Amino acid sequence: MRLVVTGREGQVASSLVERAHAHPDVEVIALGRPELDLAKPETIAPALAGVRPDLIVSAAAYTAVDRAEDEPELAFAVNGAGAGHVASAAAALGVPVIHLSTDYVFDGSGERAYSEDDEPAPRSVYGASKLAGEHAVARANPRHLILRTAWVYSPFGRNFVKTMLKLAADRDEIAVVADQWGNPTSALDIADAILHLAAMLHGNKGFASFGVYHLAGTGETNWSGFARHILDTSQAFGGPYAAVRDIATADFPTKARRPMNSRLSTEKFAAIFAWNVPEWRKSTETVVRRLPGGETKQALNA
Ligand SMILES: NC(=O)C1=CN([C@@H]2O[C@H](COP(=O)(O)OP(=O)(O)OC[C@H]3O[C@@H](n4cnc5c(N)ncnc54)[C@H](O)[C@@H]3O)[C@@H](O)[C@H]2O)C=CC1
Repeated sequence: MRLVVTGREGQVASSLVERAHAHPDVEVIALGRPELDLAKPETIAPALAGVRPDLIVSAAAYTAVDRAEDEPELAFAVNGAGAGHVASAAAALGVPVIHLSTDYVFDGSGERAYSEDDEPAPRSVYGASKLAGEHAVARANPRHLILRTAWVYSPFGRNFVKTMLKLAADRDEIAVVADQWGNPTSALDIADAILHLAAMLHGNKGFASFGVYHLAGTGETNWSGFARHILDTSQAFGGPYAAVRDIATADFPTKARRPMNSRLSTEKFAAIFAWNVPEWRKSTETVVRRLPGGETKQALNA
C-alpha cells in the first residue's frame, strides 16, 4: 500500500519514513513545501492526487506555539483550513485520512487524563487552530481518524529532548517547569501506531472505527521529570549531563498559555485497536541513546 504523509521534514513524517522500513508492503511518500503548501490551498489536491495514495497521513502543521499568538491568520490557514483541504482531497480520492491533533485543544484544568468525551476548550491560538482543523477534517471526510497526541520528541527535527541535551553541553544546571503534567510521546511510537492502523484500514471497506482518539506515551510525568530522565540516560551513555532545578510555570512566562494538565487517556485507542503505546521512559531511552552518536552531535554543533 502507498501511504502519503504531509510535513516532509517533520518529526512524525520522518519517523514514518524510517519505521516503514520494517513493513516491506508499505511505501511511504513524504510531501512538503513547495509542492504541497497548506497555506496555498491550490497546491494541496494536485500534490496528493499526483502520488495516488491508498491512505493519507496529515502530519504537517504550523507548530510554533508561541509565534502563533502573533500570526493567528497563518496558524488557522494552515492548521484549520489547510487540514480540511487535505481531508477533502483524501475524500475525493476515495481514501481515509489520519490527522494529527494535540492536547492543546483542552484547557488543562483538573488532574485526571482527558478522554475523547471531554469538551475541548483551547486557551491558545495554536490549540484553537488545531481544533478548527479537527472540525474541518471531520466535515470534509467521514473516513477520518483524528489522533490527538502530546509532548512529541524523536531523533528528528526540534524537540525537548534535543533542547535538553544541547543545554546540558553548556550548563551545569537547567531550570525546568515542574507543574505542567503530561505524557511524553516518541514520534517513532506514533509512526508504529499509524502503521498498525494502516494495516487495519487497508482493503477493509467495512472499517467502522473512524473518529477521534488519544494517542500518547504510557505513563505520566512533568517537564522537569522528563528532563531528569533524559539527562540521567544521557549521562549513563556518556553524553552531556546537567542537574535539573524545578521551577513553576509562573517563573517561565511564555507568549502562549500552555495546559497545566496535558494528560491524555489512551484507553479507547488501546481497546479499539488492540495496541499499547510503550512506556515513555523506555522510548525516551531509545531516542537519547541514538542521539550522542548522530543527531546530537549535529544539534550540539548547531
Ligand atoms: N510536536 C509536538 O509536541 C506535538 C505535535 N502535535 C501535532 O502532531 C503533528 C506532527 O507534529 P511534528 O511532526 O512534531 O511537527 P514538526 O513541527 O516536526 O513538523 C511539522 C511539519 O509541517 C511542515 N509545515 C509547516 N507549515 C506548512 C505548510 N504551510 N505547508 C506544508 N507543510 C508545512 C513543517 O515544515 C514541518 O516539516 C502536527 O499536526 C502537530 O500539530 C500534537 C501534539 C504535540
